[in-house]
Amino acid sequence: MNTQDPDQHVGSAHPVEGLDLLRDRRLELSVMNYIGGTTALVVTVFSVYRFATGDWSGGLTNAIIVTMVLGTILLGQLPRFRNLALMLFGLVSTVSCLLSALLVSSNGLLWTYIVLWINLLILPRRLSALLNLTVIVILTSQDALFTDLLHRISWSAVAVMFSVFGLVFVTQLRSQRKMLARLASQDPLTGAGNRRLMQHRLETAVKEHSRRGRPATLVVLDLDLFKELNDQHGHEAGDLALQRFAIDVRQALRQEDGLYRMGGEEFVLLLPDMDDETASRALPELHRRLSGGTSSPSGPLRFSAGAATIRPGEGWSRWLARADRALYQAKASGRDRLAIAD
Ligand SMILES: Nc1nc2c(ncn2[C@@H]2O[C@H](COP(=O)(O)OP(=O)(O)OP(=O)(O)O)[C@@H](O)[C@H]2O)c(=O)[nH]1
Repeated sequence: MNTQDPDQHVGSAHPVEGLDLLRDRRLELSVMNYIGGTTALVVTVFSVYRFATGDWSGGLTNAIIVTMVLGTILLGQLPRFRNLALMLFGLVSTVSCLLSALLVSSNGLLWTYIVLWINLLILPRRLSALLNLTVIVILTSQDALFTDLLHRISWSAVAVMFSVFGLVFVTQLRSQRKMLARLASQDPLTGAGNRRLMQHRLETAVKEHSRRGRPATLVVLDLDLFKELNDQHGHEAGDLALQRFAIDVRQALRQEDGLYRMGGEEFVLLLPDMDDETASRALPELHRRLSGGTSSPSGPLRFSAGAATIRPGEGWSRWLARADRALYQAKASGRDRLAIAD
């Protein structure tokens, strides 16, 4: 059992960064912002030059491209529209590249490499492959863009190779990012979320409660007399019991519930949408079902638990400290029981 003062959690709220690195599309957005911003700047210079030299259609095409690129970058700054903005940015870049190669100058072919790369980095793989193939097919079929057959063949071969290598690179990059996100948020022994992820989810639950009044309950679970299991049957048997316990608890939870390992033989459940009334009805039943439900060499694993439903104005650390104090009561009053904080 955790013998530290439960109030130690208070004030230790360091914001957790980087856990949603896949969902918040940070990499894709920075590609859009930096490449899009630079492109808008460069194309603006071309546009001004073309207007100044009397090339009205070229200048206008460039101005339209700049407007579309800046529009999608601005849209991407609104969290709700991030995915839409990324899709639009891929389409805008593709259409702009085609417009510039077909209407403005054959030098537009040079932009293709940037656009093929943008598509691979910011769009879903299949869509980016499809768009890139479309660009390559359309441009390869344009006689005006190439000096001779060899030029045409070598340009399209390089563009295809560029797309294929890019696709391989992006696939590797995405799988490594996924692995990194998992390593940063998962307890390696039990597969439960780690303490860092727990803090992140508790902070989110607190925000949801203060913005929308959405209730949530957290439960701190601590296995009883776990030391005896380790001492009598060894650390490996203890590890196996922890793994089995985590599997059994996860199976009893809803999809939206969270299971985190605080450390040692202590776990936290985060149960969204559970208010006081539901907690006092459902949690004793959950405790009855789970405590003693996992077998181990020293008999069924039993646990004590402390629960607390979030209160208005409460931060995550105070909320957790209340549940931890309830756990102390449960331990102090004989173990294998649940206490719910007021
Ligand atoms: N096998 C294994 N044991 C662990 C792990 N982490 C912590 N422990 C053990 O868990 C035990 C916790 O012991 P205590 O804090 O005394 O708690 P307890 O024996 O469960 O007693 P109460 O909590 O008072 O019921 C210690 O023996 C730790 O070594 C782990 O990852 N694997």
